[in-house]
Amino acid sequence: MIEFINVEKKYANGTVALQNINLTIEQGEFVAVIGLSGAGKSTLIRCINRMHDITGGQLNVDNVDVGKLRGRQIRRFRRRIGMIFQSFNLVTRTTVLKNVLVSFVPDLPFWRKLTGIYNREHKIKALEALDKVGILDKAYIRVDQLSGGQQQRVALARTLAQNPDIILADEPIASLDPVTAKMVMDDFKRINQEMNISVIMNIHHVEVALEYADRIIGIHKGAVVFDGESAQVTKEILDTIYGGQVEEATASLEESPAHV
Ligand SMILES: Nc1ncnc2c1ncn2[C@@H]1O[C@H](COP(=O)(O)OP(=O)(O)OP(=O)(O)O)[C@@H](O)[C@H]1O
Repeated sequence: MIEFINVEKKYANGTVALQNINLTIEQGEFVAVIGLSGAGKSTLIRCINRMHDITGGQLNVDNVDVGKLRGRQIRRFRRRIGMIFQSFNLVTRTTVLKNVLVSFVPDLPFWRKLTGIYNREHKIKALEALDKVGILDKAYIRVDQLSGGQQQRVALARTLAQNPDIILADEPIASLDPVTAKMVMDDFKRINQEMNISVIMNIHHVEVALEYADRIIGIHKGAVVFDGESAQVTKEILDTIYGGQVEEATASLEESPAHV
């Protein structure tokens, strides 16, 4: 369970990106965070795994005060939280399998870190993760030979291999064409439902958010202005979240250019 209690995030330059955030996200939820550019969506997601430190209030994950974690505790805590980015963050000049195996590096003894030698158990886990996202047959292909959608699936497999409780996804489909985006969203949904992994996703495509997420959190100028089931979201609610610029936000996936 993730709990935001009066959370505030003020950046060093004085920008208040989040204010008065109070949220509880139960294990296994699929949550989409929506709002205008600059609303605070990325900041909200990145506070959960301490990529950003909050400056007020408290953030708990499974009753642990995340702000109190130090050094090795943070690294151990982050092992339970997968992170998916718009830009995939893969090493493109090596194989798919090696990219997934990277997720085991923190578990390796020092000499194995240096030599990059993984044991059989790690390889089996990595191959299983690739199978879960339907790209087992690509295990020995170099990443730069894959499409964007396949690369995002490699990133998803790398995250799954670390056996997370939570996956944070920051604009995971922003660089993908509509058909590929749907396939990747199907992967997220399947992983969420079959493995009970919480998915918290920052997403620009409102229609996709409403179709896939069970719960929508709408952010406007750093504050939560809507929190409810996707089915409850009306045009008026979208107007509130997007400050009247809802047409721009709901422009169909087909029309929106893939910004790679
Ligand atoms: N490192 C930073 N230093 C200072 N201000 C920042 C920093 N990162 C973000 N901000 C500011 O905090 C606010 C929220 O930014 P954030 O990236 O969380 O918004 P967002 O809703 O994810 O936007 P987008 O959809 O464009 O990614 C914005 O005003 C942004 O300019």
